[in-house]
This record gives sequence, structure tokens and C-alpha cells, in this order.
Amino acid sequence: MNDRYDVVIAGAGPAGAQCARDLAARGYDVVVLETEAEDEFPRQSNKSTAGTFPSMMASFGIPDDVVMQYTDSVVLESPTEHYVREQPGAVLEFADFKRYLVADGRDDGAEYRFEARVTAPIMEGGEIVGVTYNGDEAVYGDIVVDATGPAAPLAKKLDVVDLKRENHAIGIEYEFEGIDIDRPGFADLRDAMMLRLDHDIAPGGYSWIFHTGEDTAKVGLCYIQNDSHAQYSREDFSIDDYLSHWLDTDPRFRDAERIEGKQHRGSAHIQAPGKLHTDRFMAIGDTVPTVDPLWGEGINKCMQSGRAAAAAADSCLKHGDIEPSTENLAVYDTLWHRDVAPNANTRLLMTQLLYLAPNERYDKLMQDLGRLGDETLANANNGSPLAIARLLDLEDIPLLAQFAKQQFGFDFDGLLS
Ligand SMILES: Cc1cc2nc3c(=O)[nH]c(=O)nc-3n(C[C@H](O)[C@H](O)[C@H](O)COP(=O)(O)OP(=O)(O)OC[C@H]3O[C@@H](n4cnc5c(N)ncnc54)[C@H](O)[C@@H]3O)c2cc1C
Repeated sequence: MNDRYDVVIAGAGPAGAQCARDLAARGYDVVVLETEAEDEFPRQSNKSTAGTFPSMMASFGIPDDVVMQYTDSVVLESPTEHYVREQPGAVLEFADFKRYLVADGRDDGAEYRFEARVTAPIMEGGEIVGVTYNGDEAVYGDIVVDATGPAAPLAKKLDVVDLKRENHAIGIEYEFEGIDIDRPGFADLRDAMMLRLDHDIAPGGYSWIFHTGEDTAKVGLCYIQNDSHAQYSREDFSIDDYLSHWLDTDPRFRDAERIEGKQHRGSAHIQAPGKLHTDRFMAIGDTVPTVDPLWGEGINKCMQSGRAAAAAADSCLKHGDIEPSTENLAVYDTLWHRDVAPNANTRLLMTQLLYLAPNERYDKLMQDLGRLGDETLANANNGSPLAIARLLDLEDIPLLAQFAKQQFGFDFDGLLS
């Protein structure tokens, strides 16, 4: 078996598989090492609700047959209010989507090795020249990419990422049938992706119902195990308990039944971007971490990061004599900050502020959104300070004070009294 490639990629998630597609399409020798077995792929890594938008489908040529349901709107819910935004989307069958990315990359010549668990970088002269997998097997490349998601075995060992425990977000989801998808008193969730801000259900996070057809939907929740979670959480409640509590108390689930085998679990780190690459090495997707902090949109972001890494690799490899050194791969960082996650730090602060707000403030936020309209939400979502300011009001001062104390250790109490 060949053990030398232009690029070695660890992990066949959306980020790694997209990076491989782009590199193979440009004619490079690329191998992807994936820890799971091919016949049941994806198993544990089948973790995503996979709600996405037409821009992702068009940019990456994703076919209709991996779509479970096209949607027309995104609904934001609070304990007693909701806000509907018309926005076309698609809920994918994540497993089909992952398998499609692998098959399409292979058609262009990408090589995949399944049951290949990457463990460590192989170093020569202080630079990574390959990786070991399954204990004593080795493969070498001019460039190595870590796309293993939160596992990040290479990026951690190379000190490219420092994933912090306090920034760890966990998520769980089941698929159901028998859901009352248009229940009086609630928003109509037909052809919708709904996100709910409600600390009784997801303390310091959010929950969701994504319609997948007729009376079926993906139902889940996630939260970051940080101060906001601690402030609103119940003692001894696990994430499974929160989901059970929601299912037991929301009338939309009264006749709902779980679809067997359709359970998804996963995690990601929600933290400020740091280093993304070093000599001969790039970290992409959730390894970095790339997932959008506010609404958990990871698929598009991760695939964009895979594309940016492929472009950076190409910019070195196509000339033959340009070393993939830290300096020469810096274009990856530039593309990441410009195209993949612009305003990442502002969005992170917004996220922390949002999840700190109490339930009553969420109700008011929905009313304000109804009044201010889609444009304010879209601009705030993109990190516009003006739009964010429009969504805040005088009643938020205590909240902002608490936020400042948590973030910067700055005590406003004296000023407010
Ligand atoms: C519950 C949940 C719901 C979500 N819902 C959405 C959503 O609706 N929309 C959206 O856009 N995003 C969503 N996301 C986020 C999105 O799924 C992730 O951001 C995305 O899957 C990350 O892609 P990735 O390729 O970086 O990593 P991953 O998807 O984590 O893929 C990593 C791959 O690497 C493999 N691997 C791991 N370790 C090793 C190793 N040592 N050696 C070799 N291979 C390894 C894994 O098996 C896996 O195949 C959700 C996430 C969760 C957890």
C-alpha cells in the first residue's frame, strides 16, 4: 500500500471529506484516515441534526437525495413567544450526506482508509511529516490536516489548539413521529427549523425541533457547561433528563414516539479562535473550533474551512518548490477569518450574553424582533454593533453588568447603585 501522499487528512467528517474532494479534484494524491468501519459509517460520528441552507448546498454541489426535508422558515421560540423568519433551508440525512462526500471524493481519486485511528504526528526536524495510526502503521505527506472534530489528536500534540473544558458544548437529539407539528398556541412548525431559548429546557443553551416530513421531526437540545448553565441548571439533571423533561411537559410531544435507532449525540468547543496551523499542518472543522457559537451551524463552516485549507495547500504544492511552512500556509488563516468565521470574537461575546439572559428577556427579545424585523436580526447575527445595540435596552443594564463581571472581572455594582 502507498504510504506517501501530497496531503494526509485525519477524519472523514464534513471538513475532512470536503478538503479531500477539493484536493482530489485538483489532481493531488490525498488520503483520508477515518477511525470508524466503512460498513457502518457513520456510527458514533452520525451526530448532527444537519439543518443547513441553500448556499451550502450550492457551494459544495450537494445533491437533493441527501435532503430529508426542505424548509421555508426559521422559527425562534421563547417560553411564551415566537418569531418567524422566512428563510429557505434543508434538513439533511447526515449519514447519507457523509457517505456522499466520501463517494464523490473517491470518484475524483481521493483514497479512504477506514478503521484507521490516527494517534500521533510523525516528526522530523521539528516538523510533521506524517502520522501514525492503529498503533504502528504510518503514512507520510507533504501536508497533514487534522479534521477529527473535537478529538483533535494531532492539533493538540502540535500545540495548535488548546480546547478548554469550560467551553465544551454537548448536544443530544432523537427523531420522533407523531409530533403535533402545528399545535394551536404555538408557531406552525411545518417546513420549519425551530430554535427555542428557554432555560427550563436547555439551561444556558437552546433546544430545537426540525421538521423532517408529515408528523416527524428531529428534537434535541444543547448547552455549554459554563456559568450560564450553572446559573439556570437543576441539581442532578443530565442532558438526557432535560430532554425527557421537555418531552413530558410540551403538549406537542403528547403522542410522539421515538424512531428506533435515530439518536444523535455529540459535542463541540465554543471558544475564541487561536492558532489554526503550523509548519506542514492545518487544523480544520470542529478541531479548531469552527462551529458558529450562536446557533451551532457547523456543517457549512466546517466545509468552508476544508475548502480554505485545500486552497492553502494548493498554493504551496502547485509550484513544487514552495515549502508548506507556517508563513506559506498563512493564507489559510486569512481565508478562515475572512470567509469561514468573520467576526468570530464578537459573535462569541453575543452568544455568552444571550445565554446569560433570563427567560423573561427571551420573551421580550421575540417581541422586539417582531417589531424590528429580519434585517436587524440578520445584521446582529453578522456581529454588527449597531444592530446588537438596537436589540438591547435599559432593562439590560444589570444583565450587561453581570456579563462584564463574568467576562472581564469588572464590577459595575458600585456604578449601578
Ligand atoms: C447534536 C448536534 C447537532 C448539530 N446540528 C447541526 C445542524 O443542525 N446544522 C449544522 O450546520 N451543524 C450542526 N452541528 C454541528 C456539525 O455537526 C459539526 O460542526 C460538524 O459535523 C463538524 O464537522 P467536522 O468534519 O469538523 O467534524 P466531525 O463531524 O466531528 O467529523 C470528524 C470525523 O473524524 C473521525 N475521527 C475522530 N477521531 C479520529 C481519529 N483519531 N482518527 C481518525 N478519524 C477520527 C470521526 O469518526 C468523524 O468521522 C450539530 C452538532 C451536534 C453535536
